[in-house]
Amino acid sequence: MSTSVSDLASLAGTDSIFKFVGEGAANIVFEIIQPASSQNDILRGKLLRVPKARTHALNYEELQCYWETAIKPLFRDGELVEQSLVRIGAGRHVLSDLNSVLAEFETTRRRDFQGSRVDEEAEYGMLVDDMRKKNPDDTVLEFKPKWIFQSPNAPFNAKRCRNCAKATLRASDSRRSDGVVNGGGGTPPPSYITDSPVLCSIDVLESKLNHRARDRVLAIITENLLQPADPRFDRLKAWLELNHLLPRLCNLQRVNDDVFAGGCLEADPAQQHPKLELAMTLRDCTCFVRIPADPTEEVEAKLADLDKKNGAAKLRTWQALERRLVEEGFYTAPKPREQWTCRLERGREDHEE
Ligand SMILES: O=P(O)(O)O[C@@H]1[C@@H](OP(=O)(O)O)[C@H](OP(=O)(O)O)[C@H](O)[C@H](OP(=O)(O)O)[C@H]1OP(=O)(O)O
Ligand SMILES: Nc1ncnc2c1ncn2[C@@H]1O[C@H](COP(=O)(O)OP(=O)(O)OP(=O)(O)O)[C@@H](O)[C@H]1O
Repeated sequence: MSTSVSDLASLAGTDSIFKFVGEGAANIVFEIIQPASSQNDILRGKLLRVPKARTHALNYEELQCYWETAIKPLFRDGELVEQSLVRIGAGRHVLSDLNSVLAEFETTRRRDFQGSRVDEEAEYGMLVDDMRKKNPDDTVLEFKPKWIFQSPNAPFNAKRCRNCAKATLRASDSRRSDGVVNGGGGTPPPSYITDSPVLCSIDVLESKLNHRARDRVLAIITENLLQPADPRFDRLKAWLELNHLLPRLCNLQRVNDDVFAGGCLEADPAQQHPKLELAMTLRDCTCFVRIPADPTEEVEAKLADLDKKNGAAKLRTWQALERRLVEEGFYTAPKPREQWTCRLERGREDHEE
């Protein structure tokens, strides 16, 4: 692990302000806005990422060590959002300030994240490259290139990739709980996700060569916000066609699972499974794509959130989910009310290119 660790204790007594940027299940990201009079260079172009309290995630020292030794060597320079540890615990004032910021806009947070707080016992945070817009006219996209390579546990006659199968399962569960709450009738709640388009792995995999697959990926990652007439649309299209990052990630997701041992379903919970942990880490990252407003500047794409998975704590959950996908037929059986069909189910109809 890198030896010199910076310290946010220097922010004490300055008029620095923390601004909420985003959150996931295990981490929260803030911008530190420093007064012009006391700018700290280590924070330039960086955001502060901190752990949430009471998650099953590993501590930041372990995450950073893993990222440096197991993840970084798998990628080329510039393909990852850089991250470094920063000491944050001293005096605890930073952490309690962050929690005050969260408390201020509790109701606007994602419903299942409300009430979660920054871990006030944390000793370290991370400084990560700020992947937001550099200029107001830049466009930044964020998506999770999950399971680009099919699950090794999917049956040979699967009609859905892991992403489409999982989305179908979620929709089915949501419908079932809607049935319990509303007696099966009424307007679906806003969280009801049936029929929402899914980033289908097969489309991602084929978006380099196949224009229809590419168009579907574009529609999803831009959330239909970029129109084909927009010059940024073409630049993104060219990136999808030419990038090496997603194919590299796909290959890493493929080669790092215990494929020959039968994926997570065959893993013994009494043993350690470093390869499976690596594969699951690579399957749950975020891709940021920044399209600069200036057409002479290149599209920049980087992967973030490559945190080591806690296999010991999560293996049974992974297995339970995979078992449901297989045994309840989410990979294989068409569900009548789903509008969204996986590329596997539709077949390779658009292989004409
Ligand atoms: O199980 P999945 O495929 O739903 O992935 C989980 C993610 O759900 P998603 O489908 O991306 O919305 C989930 O994302 P959200 O919190 O739902 O945004 C987490 O990334 C979770 O990882 P961890 O528990 O924080 O280590 C992810 O769990 P892992 O399976 O990667 O451990
Ligand atoms: N480097 C970055 N630049 C800009 N925004 C970021 C950056 N890192 C994270 N974010 C924002 O913060 C959100 C949460 O961050 P992060 O992915 O680290 O949380 P997480 O708990 O690891 O998520 P997950 O539940 O998906 O594992 C992201 O979805 C994104 O909107």
